[in-house]
Amino acid sequence: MSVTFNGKYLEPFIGAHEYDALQPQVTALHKVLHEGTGLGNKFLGWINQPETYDREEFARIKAAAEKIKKDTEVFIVIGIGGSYLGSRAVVELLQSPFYNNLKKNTPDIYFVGNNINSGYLNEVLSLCEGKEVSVNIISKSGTTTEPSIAFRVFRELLEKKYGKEGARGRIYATTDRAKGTLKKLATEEGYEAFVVPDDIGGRYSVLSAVGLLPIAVSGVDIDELMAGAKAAKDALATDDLSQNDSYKYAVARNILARKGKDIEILVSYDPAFAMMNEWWKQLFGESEGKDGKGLYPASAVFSTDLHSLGQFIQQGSRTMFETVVHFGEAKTPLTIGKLDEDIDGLNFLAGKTLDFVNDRAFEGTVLAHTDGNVPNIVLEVPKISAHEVGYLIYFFWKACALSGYLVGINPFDQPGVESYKKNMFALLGKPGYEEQKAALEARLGR
Ligand SMILES: O=P(O)(O)OC[C@H]1O[C@H](O)[C@H](O)[C@@H](O)[C@@H]1O
Repeated sequence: MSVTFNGKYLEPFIGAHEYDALQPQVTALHKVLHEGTGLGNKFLGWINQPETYDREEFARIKAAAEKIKKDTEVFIVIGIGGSYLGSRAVVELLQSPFYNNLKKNTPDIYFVGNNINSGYLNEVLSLCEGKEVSVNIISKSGTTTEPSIAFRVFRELLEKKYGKEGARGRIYATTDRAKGTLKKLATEEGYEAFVVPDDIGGRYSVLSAVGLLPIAVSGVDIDELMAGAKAAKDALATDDLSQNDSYKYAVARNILARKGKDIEILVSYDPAFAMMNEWWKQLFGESEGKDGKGLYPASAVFSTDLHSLGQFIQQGSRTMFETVVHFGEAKTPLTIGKLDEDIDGLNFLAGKTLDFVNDRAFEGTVLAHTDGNVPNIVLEVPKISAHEVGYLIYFFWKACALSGYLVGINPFDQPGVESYKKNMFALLGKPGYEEQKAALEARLGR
């Protein structure tokens, strides 16, 4: 097993019999999930995806990535939510958060269309000056405002730079197989198109073309990523809690929620994991947070945040627990040197690696936070590799699905996201929203 559930530090908070008590529910809900009889059952394509994914499209993704690596210096990835977080998370974790600054033979990658800030977009535009640019527009619906606006801007840039025909060969559209504005445009313009499968929702789409094209462009081995997910699919196909660590994680967080915890903080000791935190927040937040229920997904990177949030976690309101993703092996170890004169008093660490120190910080923190009544789940991941990350992604997917069913909600929809959108469209004066506009303007005192 690649990702293992370490429940050692949970023992003061959860007794073994509490897991056993939930086994019958897990067995029943596992059946519901695998037989597709539960809520949101139109969106279960991810369960078998690591095995059944479209090989022909996978080969096209690799070919497109190779072309982009050859003819592109700046690759612009346009998308928001599930159409952006996963690919950025995997690139930053497996390559580097400094990916664009590395000396490398792959293009720089900028993620846009994930906000509506003009400063951000202007800065990325200026980074494209004098560079060979290609664009991947990613939207399952094809109608999301943020990426649509950014695509307008970059399409214009490409058409000005390369002409209409030249731009066509540099635009890649990842969207619905058959419907939606973006699909229509891609067909009309002749952009190379990749598919977001009908039965896979945005937050479960990182291992489809949505994530795979940008990830492949960054030089990550996508075969290994898929092989890791496949290993997880096979290992996590059982309902037996003693054999399925993904379900055990789901159950532990469910028990803690029933004991009054409201917040789960996903913790890593690697800053390269920061965007994985963000990906995980969408996965669990959008899946579980509905009908007045769900754990609020928060995140922290230690030891950085021990110097900001650490005080609150140790002694503030006792509403949270932590889930630490602990990697066993560092990507590139670094050893601490010895000074002739021990001016900083750190010679006792000479010859030790930074990871040795980081691991003692981890152990010390887990024990301190546990003493402070913050339960700690630890997920052990042997190392940072494409295989392990593929496994981890699937591990979280599966845990999230079971978790949602345990909470009694539909883990695969997100109706609440529409509320702000409707208001925004009305306030922007979108045709058809006239009545709402008047009501909202009155509430805003205009
Ligand atoms: O891929 P898209 O259709 O553009 O959607 C992008 C994102 O925005 C929506 O508002 C949903 O809440 C997310 O689940 C989705 O991942």
